[in-house]
Amino acid sequence: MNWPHLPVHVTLTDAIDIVATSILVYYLLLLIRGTRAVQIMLGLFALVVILAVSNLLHLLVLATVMQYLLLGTAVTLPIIFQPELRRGLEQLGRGRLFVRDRRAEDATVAEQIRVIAQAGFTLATMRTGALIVLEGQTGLREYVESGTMLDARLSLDLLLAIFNKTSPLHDGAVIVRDLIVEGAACFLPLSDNTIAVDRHVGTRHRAAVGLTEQTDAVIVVVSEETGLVSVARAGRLSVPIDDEERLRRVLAACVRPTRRSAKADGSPLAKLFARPLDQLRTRAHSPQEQFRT
Ligand SMILES: Nc1ncnc2c1ncn2[C@@H]1O[C@H](COP(=O)(O)OP(=O)(O)OP(=O)(O)O)[C@@H](O)[C@H]1O
Repeated sequence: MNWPHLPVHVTLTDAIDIVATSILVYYLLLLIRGTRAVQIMLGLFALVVILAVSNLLHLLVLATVMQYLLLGTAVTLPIIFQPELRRGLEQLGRGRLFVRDRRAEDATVAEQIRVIAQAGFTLATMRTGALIVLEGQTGLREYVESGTMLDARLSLDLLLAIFNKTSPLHDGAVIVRDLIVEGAACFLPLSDNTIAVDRHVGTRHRAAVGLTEQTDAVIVVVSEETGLVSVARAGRLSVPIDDEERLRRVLAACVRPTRRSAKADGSPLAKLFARPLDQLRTRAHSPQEQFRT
């Protein structure tokens, strides 16, 4: 068979070039997987497709507008992706972009979950409201900056001190990443969800739902009014969680979902997050049932 148009001189350098570029693209995709960057990339891709089509059909005005739009977007990209870029460069600097120490990561996640679950139920017993955000892949820098930046080692005592009603930092959310409390008294975006804005559900819970609608963060919410502990993720609020051990398991499943629990329907996690706000409201009105599932 004759292949007249195929390049015949593929050198070793070309092969290395292709493999290296593929690996780089793969790790860049891993870095943005599950973050808002994916939606932004899809939006950009749509703009490029429109530009290509308008060029193809010689739609001069549309093509010119799209070119300027893409140019403007390209200039703003470093600003939009500032948290992701920062994290990527940090990981590269620590040599962790390509080699990840899974065991150390798992230990950090487990310890973080243990402390947060313990704090959640201690605060619930004291009827002290709290919002504790576990940062995921999406950078939360803008939210940390809305409060007081701490950069302090996570501990039970620190969380109890922050949410103590006499503390100047108790109003707002605490944001935690890798066993570090990045900030306290942080302001989170309120949800526009029509169920969440129901007048029976207050702003603390709406703020938890709001942030998880926009990011992959997982949030523990302790209600001051009812002493109930719930978890918010992916724009949904769980039913109240009974005990510390269960909260630990729920958080572990939310932070590191297995393929089975990540499935939308049928998994225990999906059931926990089904029709959550109704149940929360019902429980808020029947205190004797608070700690029953
Ligand atoms: N956007 C927000 N970001 C962070 N924290 C918030 C936000 N809005 C409210 N809060 C916190 O929630 C508290 C008010 O809670 P509110 O009573 O309105 O809500 P709730 O969901 O009914 O909570 P609770 O059951 O604890 O009473 C505020 O004092 C503040 O600490």
